[in-house]
Amino acid sequence: MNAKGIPVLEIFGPTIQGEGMVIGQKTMFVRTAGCDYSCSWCDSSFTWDGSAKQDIRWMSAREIEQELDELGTATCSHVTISGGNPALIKQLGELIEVLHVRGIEIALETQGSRWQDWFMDIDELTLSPKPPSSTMITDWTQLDPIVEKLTIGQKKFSLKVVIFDDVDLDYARTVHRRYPHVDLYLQVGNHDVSEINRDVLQQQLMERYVWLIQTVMASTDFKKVRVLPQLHAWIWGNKRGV
Ligand SMILES: C[S@@+](CC[C@H](N)C(=O)[O-])C[C@H]1O[C@@H](n2cnc3c(N)ncnc32)[C@H](O)[C@@H]1O
Ligand SMILES: Nc1nc2[nH]cc(C(=O)O)c2c(=O)[nH]1
Ligand code: SF4
Ligand SMILES: [Mg+2]
Repeated sequence: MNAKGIPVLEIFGPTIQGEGMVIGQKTMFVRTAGCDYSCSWCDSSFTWDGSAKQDIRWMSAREIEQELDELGTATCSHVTISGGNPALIKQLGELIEVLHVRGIEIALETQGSRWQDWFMDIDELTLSPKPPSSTMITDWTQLDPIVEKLTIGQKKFSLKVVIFDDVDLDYARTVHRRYPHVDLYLQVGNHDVSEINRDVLQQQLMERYVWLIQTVMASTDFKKVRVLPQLHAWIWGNKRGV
């Protein structure tokens, strides 16, 4: 293993998985530092913009396991790894191994810009390619082989596209057309990641969710998709560690 270990910014939970294919799942989170993207609306920009640099802890798989034990492996058997982009970190393979030996299931969130061989060991992998509103450009030469390998390996994985506007929906159409066999989740974008009033945020998110539902229901391109909010943002607002 890399002598420096795994760069960790947050370990929290148990809480509910607020997004995507296992929404509602009781889980704990490990959030790694560092991202190869810089999405305009990133709700976890502290993982890559330098603002939490002093909080990064370089931890071994065993140290992370121990902290998860202190938090709740007695009451929770599921861990979600997010970031930043955890797919930048080769040494996460060891953590995945350590947790699996304990019978703990593992989900992972990544944008699909990089492959790691340990993707094949993830129980629920979410690929979240980024729409135009993020200002990021999808490198299909990276995403295509990732989807192909996961498909051939018969892994449980999904695509999740965050939607802010009609242009993002067009992008999601392209994704759906390119990978029609993969479960697609459309997720309401949170425009205001600095709003501190939960009720104000909830109202805005609800309006955007209604717009997204209505638009998708009327669309002939999205016959079999799931439309979801970020449940944790509804419940706790823009709060860290929930
Ligand atoms: C913070 S990212 C970390 C994992 C990885 N970098 C990625 O983007 O998939 C986790 C999830 O939050 C989503 N997300 C980030 N900012 C958001 C926002 N403002 N509104 C809705 N979803 C957001 C991302 O699209 C991704 O699906
Ligand atoms: N409860 C909860 N659910 C989540 N699903 C994805 C998250 C993330 O930031 O990756 C997240 C998060 O930060 N909290
Ligand atoms: S890829 Fe994920 S962590 Fe990176 S900037 Fe975009 S939303 Fe944030
Ligand atoms: Mg989040």
